[in-house]
Amino acid sequence: MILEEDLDSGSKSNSTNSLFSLNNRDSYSSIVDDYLADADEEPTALTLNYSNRGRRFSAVSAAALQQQQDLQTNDKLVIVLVGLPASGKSTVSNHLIQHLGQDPRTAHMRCKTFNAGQVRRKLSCRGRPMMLANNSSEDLFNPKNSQKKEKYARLTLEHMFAELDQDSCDAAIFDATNSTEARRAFIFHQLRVYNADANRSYHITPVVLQVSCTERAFVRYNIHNKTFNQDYFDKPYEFAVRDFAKRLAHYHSQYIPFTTAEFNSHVVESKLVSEDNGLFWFSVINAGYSCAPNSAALHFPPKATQYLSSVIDSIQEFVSSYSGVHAHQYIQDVQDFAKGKTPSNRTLTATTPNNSTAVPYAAILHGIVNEDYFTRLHKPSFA
Ligand SMILES: Nc1ncnc2c1ncn2[C@@H]1O[C@H](COP(=O)(O)OP(=O)(O)O)[C@@H](O)[C@H]1O
Ligand SMILES: O=P(O)(O)OC[C@H]1O[C@@](CO)(OP(=O)(O)O)[C@@H](O)[C@@H]1O
Repeated sequence: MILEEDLDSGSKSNSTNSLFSLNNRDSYSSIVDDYLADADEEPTALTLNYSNRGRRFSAVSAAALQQQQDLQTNDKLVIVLVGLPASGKSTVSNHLIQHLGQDPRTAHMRCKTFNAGQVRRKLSCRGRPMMLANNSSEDLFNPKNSQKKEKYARLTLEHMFAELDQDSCDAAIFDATNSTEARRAFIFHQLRVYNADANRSYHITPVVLQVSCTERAFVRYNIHNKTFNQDYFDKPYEFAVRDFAKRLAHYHSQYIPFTTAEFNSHVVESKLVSEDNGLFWFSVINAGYSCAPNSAALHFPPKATQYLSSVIDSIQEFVSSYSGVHAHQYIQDVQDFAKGKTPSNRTLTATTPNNSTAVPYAAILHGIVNEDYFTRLHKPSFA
């Protein structure tokens, strides 16, 4: 069993050195094995249809055969999610995995999600209730206490690189907010270090998938659903909403969205310090309902394979068809929720801490995540 303190010795690094002890897997494995040991209620690495997705060599079509041959190249992908909590990152990336699984060009890919929140829950809560923040040093989400949160993210990243290096997956999704430029610089640096290492068997191409949600009805609905995750299993609904709203405000105060300027600077840096790794960027805004100029960019590496081009094409199709495929049901759910309907496995109401009378969820939520909350969210001092 490892203790939280063990993490302190496990991730001494900054954006200029190499974080990952891939050459020293023993120390890494003990930590990861420990948190994977009791992962049943909330898997730390999500694999959809994994058992059906090994590299199948019974080709059913010329396209599939071509893909299998191309797989003999050493391409792997890391999809770096970027976005505020409750913007829909996990949901959209699960949809992406489904899409890749259904596209004949990419159906053979083994995709895995590496979620920093799940690692945090395993290591910091260890089955105990999460401490509510209340400005204490326990508040991981207050930027002044961000060190611990960074360690969970780095540990998750380390796990992800090890799994890629061991050929356990072809595309890894790094599911964290990755909401600061410093964090993203760190991830891209680690990718360059990996790719530049002659002992590595694979070449990893980075893809940024930025997911944002500005529509207030969507944000409220998403926050409502977040209050049913493991962080709040023992908390009254109102407490959970207040805590999550505070978390979101902390993130807002430091969030720097990914932009064309940042994209270009990583491309330039990659060319300067190592072989050009390529870089791709896609965005899903308000479940695909909104578009923004300069919210995507493609930079193919000079030696891009047909396989890489097919995967990028498939992701591009996924993003452009997102609202058509997924948004209808989502909007329906948001509207039902606003009218007081919730899925049948949940009650319509919550009991507030100071009052045993049942109150509709939407009423509690609207009382906290109100118009004033949204207005203050955009003021840096609010948290
Ligand atoms: N595109 C979407 N389609 C359907 N539901 C969504 C979508 N985006 C968000 N949600 C809802 O909001 C909740 C929070 O989204 P989630 O994907 O966990 O956000 P994040 O990973 O950014 O924290 C989900 O559980 C889901 O109920
Ligand atoms: O380290 P960053 O990039 O903030 O991302 C990880 C954090 O994102 C969150 C945001 O709420 O993920 P999750 O929604 O999966 O629970 C936190 O739980 C988690 O600790």
